[in-house]
Amino acid sequence: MSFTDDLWTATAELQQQIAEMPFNRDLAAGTLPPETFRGYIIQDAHYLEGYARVLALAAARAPDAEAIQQLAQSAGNAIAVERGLHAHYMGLFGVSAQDYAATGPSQACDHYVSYLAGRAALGDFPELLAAILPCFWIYHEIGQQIATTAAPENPYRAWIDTYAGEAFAEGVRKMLALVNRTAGAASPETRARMHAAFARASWHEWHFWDSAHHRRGWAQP
Ligand SMILES: Cc1ncc(CN)c(N)n1
Repeated sequence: MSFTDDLWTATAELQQQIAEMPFNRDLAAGTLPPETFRGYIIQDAHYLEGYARVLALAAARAPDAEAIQQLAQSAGNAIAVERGLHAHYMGLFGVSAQDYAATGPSQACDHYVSYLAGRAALGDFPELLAAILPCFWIYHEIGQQIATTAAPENPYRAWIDTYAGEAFAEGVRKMLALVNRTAGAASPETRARMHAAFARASWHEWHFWDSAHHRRGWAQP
């Protein structure tokens, strides 16, 4: 069993809860209210900007040229590929550049990006890498699960196809290999911190979807 298999097994209950979330269930059925997806996509664009910055920080801290290249390319892809998807849906749902600029990151979005940036500043490279992984891996798993049931005319087909698709799968495979290589050279203490970071970031994935489903921004006094 690989280290990443261990990470998944250790968080299996949470991963199952994520798969069963109303947001993902309704997206799969094509019944997710457009207003909910609209809010989600705005938050996701904010999130990906932060995530790309964290990937760039991870590239700067990577121990060898291969890892630097992989993480720097992933930072570029997070902007190019996924923001292309956002532009598609923002056009479809009538989100102008002004609407986007006027809607700041939600509490959940800010919390997730701040957590990752905190690991980039205060954690070591293996811990940071484990915190980065759920963003890749969970989306691919969810995308694949939804792709098996979603109808071809599902309005969220472009989202489903992006995350279930081969290009995204290739990025996930590379990230899993890098995490396994890194964990293989790490002490038991470091591997334990990698487990904690993976579990925490997986919770943030759950929280992000939960917040989008309830259309939460920031709690107000
Ligand atoms: C919150 C979140 N997590 C993951 C992904 C997939 N990169 C995403 N677009 N947004």
